[in-house]
Amino acid sequence: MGLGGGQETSSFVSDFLEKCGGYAVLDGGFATELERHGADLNDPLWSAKCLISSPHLVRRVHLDYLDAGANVIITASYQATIQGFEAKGFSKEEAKALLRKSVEIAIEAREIYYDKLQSRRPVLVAASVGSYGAYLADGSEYSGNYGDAVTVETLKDFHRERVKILANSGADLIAFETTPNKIEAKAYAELLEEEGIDIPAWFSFNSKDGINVVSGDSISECASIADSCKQVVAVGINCTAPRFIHGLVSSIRKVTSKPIVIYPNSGETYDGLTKQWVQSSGAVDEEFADIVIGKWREAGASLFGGCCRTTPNTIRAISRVLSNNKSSAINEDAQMSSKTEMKIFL
Ligand code: MET
Ligand SMILES: [Zn+2]
Repeated sequence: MGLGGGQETSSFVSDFLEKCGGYAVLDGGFATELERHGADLNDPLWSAKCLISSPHLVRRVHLDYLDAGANVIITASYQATIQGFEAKGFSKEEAKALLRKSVEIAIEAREIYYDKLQSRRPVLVAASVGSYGAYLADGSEYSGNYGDAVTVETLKDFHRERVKILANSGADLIAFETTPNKIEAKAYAELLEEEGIDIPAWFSFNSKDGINVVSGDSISECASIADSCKQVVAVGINCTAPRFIHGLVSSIRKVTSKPIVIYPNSGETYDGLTKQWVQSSGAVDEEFADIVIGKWREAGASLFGGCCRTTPNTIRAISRVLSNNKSSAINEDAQMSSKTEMKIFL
């Protein structure tokens, strides 16, 4: 879809949200859902490994999220990098083709989904770009600590070619996800500007204290960088425990009027060293969708989904509660069935 036909970047998301009825539903955890389908992602490429070994599974997970009600599906390119594919022995051309393939599969899933339906619910394909730390696969995507040798220039050089390819792949927008620090946000903003990228983007950050992004940089400063970049159409938080979301949305709202995108993880913590998800101490089961419509919407968020360890059930519940809420008060049945389907740790 992109910005063809002279559409202004500034109205891209507001037009989309209007078509969706005011609020949009994103997909849920992608890589962790591939794992639930049996994929072994213990690999530096993580979910991008499936672009090589099992594209049918990538398509399956996209379709599952579309069936669950997603208005935005995010591609399997989170940890797909030219550098990462080259390290596996692929040529540069093959690496670029794999990046394009991540978008092609998502577009194909949307076509399959549309073919099944009478009406065409709005669905955008967001090309995922994970951080430099995600490529390093050493836990720094959750510490944001790249060391002094890594500068904005280093990060721009690292991301440049991938971003250019994804921008010309047919995707509707670029999702810069799990951004752990300020310098990477700055690198993305400069890159979009320098390269004249003409599809919109969202910047999404992760936090482990509800106050700052994971590096300790302030969420306000990070969100302000996103706010100043004209290609950025939404700002938000992903892969962060649900209990931190409300405060972060409030902080973001103070520095930008752009739409806010929220897709927390299940509330468990990822241990980068053991590569395991660990349940947080003192965690309680709660009902995710209630929180979405209650606190987060009031605080100003308008796009909602899930990140790691959330599933199509999470998205089905969010979708049901939001659509009930669009027309009338939340109906009790939806609340009850959401409760039984959700398992989120607060
Ligand atoms: C570590 S966050 C991962 C985000 C990515 N879109 C996924 O769900 O796999
Ligand atoms: Zn995640």
